[in-house]
Amino acid sequence: MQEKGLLIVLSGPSGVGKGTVRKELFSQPDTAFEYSVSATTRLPREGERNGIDYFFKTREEFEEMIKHDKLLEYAEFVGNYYGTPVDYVRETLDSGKDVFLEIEVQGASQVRSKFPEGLFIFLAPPSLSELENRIVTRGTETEDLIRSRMRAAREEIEMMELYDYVVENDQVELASERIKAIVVAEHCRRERVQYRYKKMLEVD
Ligand SMILES: Nc1ncnc2c1ncn2[C@@H]1O[C@H](COP(=O)(O)OP(=O)(O)OP(=O)(O)O)[C@@H](O)[C@H]1O
Ligand SMILES: Nc1nc2c(ncn2[C@@H]2O[C@H](COP(=O)(O)O)[C@@H](O)[C@H]2O)c(=O)[nH]1
Repeated sequence: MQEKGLLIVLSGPSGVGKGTVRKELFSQPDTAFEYSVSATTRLPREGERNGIDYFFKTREEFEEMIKHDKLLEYAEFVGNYYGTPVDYVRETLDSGKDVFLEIEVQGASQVRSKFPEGLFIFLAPPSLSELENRIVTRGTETEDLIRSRMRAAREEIEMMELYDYVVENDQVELASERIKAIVVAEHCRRERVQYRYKKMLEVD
């Protein structure tokens, strides 16, 4: 039987650098995860493409997806819906490939209850002032939205203890290397456990 892939969830406050670190990870030739593109009702930012950065939906379309159980998880974050299309995740895991989700913390805790065997990594900022600096420098949010995202960040950071690992994003390349090392270690650990059980079953 085909071994299932590993579900890797990267979460953390808005502006910490999840997208930047994910792009760094995926730019490397030895990265073998599949990225799950989320659906959202937020408007595209300059340069964002439908189906690549997000599936951009109207509220009505998104609510239809909720109604028809098309989402593994979803959350309302600072006035917009965000969610993970479930079919892609299940089909890709079933084919034996690892899937990478980049989502906020409410969604990550929903995934935890459905996939407790997933690998949950919290990306943390070096400090709150650096977090604010990153959101401001990105230049995509109004002052009001920056305040809302910073308010949400305080609550999100309190949730970090629920994760398997916390990775500080002080430097993008270092954070990406740390995540890669965690995934490799986790594969080794899980395969060894499965191997032990297979051996035990062979003996019995
Ligand atoms: N290690 C880092 N040092 C300095 N700046 C960084 C670092 N990582 C990311 N940034 C910058 O911080 C800003 C926010 O990064 P990014 O958009 O990747 O965050 P995010 O967590 O994906 O945000 P959101 O959750 O809102 O989508 C960007 O301008 C990015 O270039
Ligand atoms: N619960 C989910 N959160 C998601 C998903 N896709 C992205 N996100 C997170 O939303 C915030 C805001 O994103 P932005 O692109 O508007 O800055 C950020 O923390 C994303 O990681 C998802 O499918 N589910």
